[in-house]
Amino acid sequence: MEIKKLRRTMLFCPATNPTMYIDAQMYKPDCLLFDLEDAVRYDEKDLARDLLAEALKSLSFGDIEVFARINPLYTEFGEADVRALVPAGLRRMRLPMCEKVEQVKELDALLTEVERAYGIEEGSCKIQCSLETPLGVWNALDLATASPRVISISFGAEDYTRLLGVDRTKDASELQFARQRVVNAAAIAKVDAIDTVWADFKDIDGFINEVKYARQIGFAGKSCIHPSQVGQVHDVFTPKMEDVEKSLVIIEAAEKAGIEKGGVVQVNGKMVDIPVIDKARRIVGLAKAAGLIK
Ligand SMILES: CC(C)(COP(=O)(O)OP(=O)(O)OC[C@H]1O[C@@H](n2cnc3c(N)ncnc32)[C@H](O)[C@@H]1OP(=O)(O)O)[C@@H](O)C(=O)NCCC(=O)NCCSC(=O)C[C@@](O)(CC(=O)O)C(=O)O
Ligand SMILES: [Mg+2]
Repeated sequence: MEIKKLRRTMLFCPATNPTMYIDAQMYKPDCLLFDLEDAVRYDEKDLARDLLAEALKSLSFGDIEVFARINPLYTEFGEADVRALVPAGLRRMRLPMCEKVEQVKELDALLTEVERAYGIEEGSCKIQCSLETPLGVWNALDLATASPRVISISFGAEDYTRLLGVDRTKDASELQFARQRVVNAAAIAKVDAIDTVWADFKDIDGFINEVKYARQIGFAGKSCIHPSQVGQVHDVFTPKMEDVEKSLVIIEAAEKAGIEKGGVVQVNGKMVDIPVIDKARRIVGLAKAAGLIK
């Protein structure tokens, strides 16, 4: 199975801080996520947008997939963000506080207009819906399938717990429903699900527990707020060599037995059938995308 793009890490960088976001490339996240929304003061929104537009025009980010978290279109800044950043080169945007299909369609239509005006390939600008309200989480599947531009959905626990009127706790039981709804919707829509940020970046054990849990239940990656989190997330989301080797053995055995389309064999005392073969292929695909094997 070919994994086209790893999104294990999305490192948030406030777009008002050029030094920080030039340096951010050194930490080699899979994705950089320049923030124009909550990390930017209200009176610096225009400045942040201008700085980011200049950076997009003048800097190269190599293999890193560049996203911007624009302001919602219902604010006075959202449309201006799109109109300035797409011509400057932005092709990926996170839409915060995303709750209704109409909001995705509104952004879709604006992107089409801007793409046409600037001769940019139609449909090349992609959307990540940020589900961080009870309604957004509830509508996860509708949002994930609202437009062919949607490539990913992300979960935002800080706003979600604020709106639920609860504390965000380390055992995270208050997030269980939302997380499972988000990963289930992403699996149906065949898009990536990205888990929420962990603000207490000095609590490494707590963070790693949460990252392991996110991977276990089906997230493809995690939003990060501090560079120290990038390597920690990559460690968890990159398959272990031992698992890659086991997967290669399974694939080889399946090919030898001719059971890729049905049938069953045993490998090292365990049953191997189509779901097991598919899972093995996914692990090998992830290992290849991460450069672990050729
Ligand atoms: C927390 C802090 C101020 C700490 O900085 P400090 O500088 O005090 O930390 P230090 O440890 O001293 O940094 C050591 C060195 O790393 C550099 N450095 C630090 N962070 C870096 C970085 N991110 N990128 C590149 N470089 C970085 C720094 O410049 C220094 O470089 P140098 O001086 O050269 O040594 C900083 O990290 C930061 O601003 N983070 C991003 C915050 C942000 O974007 N929040 C919004 C997104 S969440 C949200 O909105 C909730 C959500 O919406 C989420 C959702 O929906 O998903 C929801 O509802 O849940
Ligand atoms: Mg938020």
